[in-house]
Amino acid sequence: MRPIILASASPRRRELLANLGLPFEVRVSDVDETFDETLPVAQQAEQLALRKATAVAAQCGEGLVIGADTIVVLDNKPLGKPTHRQEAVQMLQSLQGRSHEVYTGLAVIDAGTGQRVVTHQVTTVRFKPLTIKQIERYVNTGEPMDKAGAYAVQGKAAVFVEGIAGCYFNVVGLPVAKLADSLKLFGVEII
Ligand SMILES: Cc1cn([C@H]2C[C@H](O)[C@@H](COP(=O)(O)OP(=O)(O)OP(=O)(O)O)O2)c(=O)[nH]c1=O
Repeated sequence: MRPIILASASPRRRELLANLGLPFEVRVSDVDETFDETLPVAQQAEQLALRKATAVAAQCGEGLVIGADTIVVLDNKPLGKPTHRQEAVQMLQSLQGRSHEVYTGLAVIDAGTGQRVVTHQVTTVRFKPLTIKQIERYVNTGEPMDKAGAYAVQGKAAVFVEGIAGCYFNVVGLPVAKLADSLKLFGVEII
């Protein structure tokens, strides 16, 4: 069987993939994460996922390489990872009391043949109204800083979530059911 390689530094993605019980290794490459903002967000997420998977596949002789990229979108505008505390506060202020979308692009490449599958998934997340005090206390936990949209649904921000439409795991960073469908196209069955 071809080795499975996760092209991601994200501990969340590693944990979600490990839950599936398949053996895999992690390889990270330093790709440029800037994207063409004129493209629809779904395409931006797919392109970045593909860039991450392609960079790692280029270093491997064989194996199925998985890349992913998560973008939080409010009013059609992408919110990246906050670069400082105040930006995290602003992002959470803009997200509270309403719904936003989380896009995760997913790419699987067979490093041996170059065959690839690129797709994405969208989940809608609705936040409760939050006070500035709650937002500041949350930002003080440090949790928002390496997360798209300045929150972690799998962490303390779980208490902000009024509802979710779509795949929860997609919000955390890996659309697991979609990944299983993609791996199946390469002959890998999880269940
Ligand atoms: C919205 C949201 C994002 N995130 C995380 C998932 C991703 O790790 C991160 C989005 O950044 P990404 O650029 O998608 O991923 P990454 O830089 O962490 O890892 P890599 O590029 O090496 O694969 O935000 C959560 O953990 N929980 C959430 O609820």
